Amino acid sequence: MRIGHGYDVHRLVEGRPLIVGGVEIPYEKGLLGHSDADVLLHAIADALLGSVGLGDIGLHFPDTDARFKDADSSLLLEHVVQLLRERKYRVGNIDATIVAQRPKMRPYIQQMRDNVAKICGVEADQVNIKATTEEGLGFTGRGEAIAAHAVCLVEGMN
Ligand SMILES: Nc1ccn([C@@H]2O[C@H](COP(=O)(O)O)[C@@H](O)[C@H]2O)c(=O)n1
Ligand SMILES: C[C@@]1(CO)OP(=O)(O)OP(=O)(O)OC[C@H]1O
Repeated sequence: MRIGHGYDVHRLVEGRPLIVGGVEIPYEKGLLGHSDADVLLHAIADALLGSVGLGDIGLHFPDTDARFKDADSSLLLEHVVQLLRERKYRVGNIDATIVAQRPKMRPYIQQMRDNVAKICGVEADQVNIKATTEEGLGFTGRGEAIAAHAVCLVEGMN
């Protein structure tokens, strides 16, 4: 069994869709990035890569590579899960926190869990997703960005 940790931040800007955990959330701003900037899936991908000592998503999907321009982060996470499988590891559980002053994530959390579970090939109860504000403090509190933290356990398949 191994443990991994991931953290990501993307800036909120006008004129971009807001996609978090594979769910498009109606909001006046969206996350800026080379890909679809799905901050939650990026943090989860980094946690999984970290758990097996495979670096981070920037290493596997460089933001200088046109193939990843506006990429669907679900596909990036799918690729990461495949890398784990090739090394004979499967996801045990994932716990993640979205840090956002606004919008309210709660209505979309179950859909995010279902999406992540499906991509990782596990049950929804192996994926927990939470949201918190930072009480108006800092860059998330000012609504300038959304951050996400994730931890995971992966299990060896013998
Ligand atoms: N963007 C967010 C932030 C929070 N929530 C939910 O509200 C609860 C209270 O948040 P606090 O930051 O005041 O602790 C939190 O536990 C979440 O359930 C949310 O849905 N979306
Ligand atoms: C996913 C990638 C690749 O499109 O781009 P971004 O969407 O900018 O995301 P980030 O979390 O900054 O780092 C990984 C990148 O290489």
